[in-house]
Amino acid sequence: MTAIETSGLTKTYGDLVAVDDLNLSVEKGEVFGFLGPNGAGKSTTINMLLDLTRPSAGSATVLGYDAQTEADAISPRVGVLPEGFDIYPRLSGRRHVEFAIETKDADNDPDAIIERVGLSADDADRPAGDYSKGMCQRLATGMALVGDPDLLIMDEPSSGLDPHGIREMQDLVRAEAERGTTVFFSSHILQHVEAVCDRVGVLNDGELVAVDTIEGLREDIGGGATMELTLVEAAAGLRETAASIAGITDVVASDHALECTVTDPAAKADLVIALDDAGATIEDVRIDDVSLETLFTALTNGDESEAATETETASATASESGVAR
Ligand SMILES: Nc1ncnc2c1ncn2[C@@H]1O[C@H](COP(=O)(O)OP(=O)(O)OP(=O)(O)O)[C@@H](O)[C@H]1O
Repeated sequence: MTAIETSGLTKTYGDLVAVDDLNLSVEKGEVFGFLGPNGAGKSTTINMLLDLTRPSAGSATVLGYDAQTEADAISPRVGVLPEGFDIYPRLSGRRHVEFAIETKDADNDPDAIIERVGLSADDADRPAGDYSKGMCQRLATGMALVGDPDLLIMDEPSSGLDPHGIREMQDLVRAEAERGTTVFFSSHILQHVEAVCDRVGVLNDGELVAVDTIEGLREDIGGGATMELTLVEAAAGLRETAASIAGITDVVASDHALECTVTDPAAKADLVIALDDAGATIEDVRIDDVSLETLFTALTNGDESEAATETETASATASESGVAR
């Protein structure tokens, strides 16, 4: 069963097409990254899945239910980490979690949830109005986990988190996926998505421009990787050996270094084996994949320098459709 399925899902605001004919399929148990630059239409899509915004055209199912006509059947089974979570400043963190438990008629232990999202028992007793941004994000994550949802929808989950918090968030997403939860994870930060997602969909100007694994996207944009090998021997004598391997292109030999462009990931091991068979002694190997900034830029026609100035970066994955050109 698919956890999320959209068919021609479209949202317009006047002349602006925020989401344009979106056909997306997310499998049950998958961690799916939904990527795109600011204004791409990610939140609008999520809002339509949650029936917070009505589509202008098309339809969506969530956990097998129609997102608009059967929203009541969906909400108890979905945990949502919204973008810009509003707290009740005077209520403690624990009370927020208790409130979520009561609302969902769930039987979770609030303290276990609080511990799971990395808030201390003391913090849980403080008014949430005194929380830092990252603490608010942890609290919101805890509230999303209430009821052990089948689908976790997270809009920019790393927002406000420090590097330690980001790692904890990634561990939590993986643990949820192992439990069988489908995670739909929106972000414009490629690195975070790459760390946890099975596949990614990339949205640009409301259109889905790619669905694949990040590795698949790298291959599709033809970027390949660069592999640099340092040899004991002079590299020139081994250039032909390297160039003869399928999936290796553009071999440059200088002194004791061979620099090769790798278009097929399997060629990396083939290259090492072939050089070894040819009697070469490899001292060091360095592999540079296509940077995530380059990937994101290629997919969204963005400005690479702009992408690189993001504190972190974005990424994308997905299935059979690959990169749409
Ligand atoms: N209520 C609204 N009225 C008019 N335009 C809207 C409304 N909501 C969203 N939009 C527009 O729809 C487009 C998509 O916005 P959306 O918030 O979905 O993008 P996003 O990908 O989530 O961006 P971000 O990464 O910045 O959160 C934007 O151009 C936005 O200005």
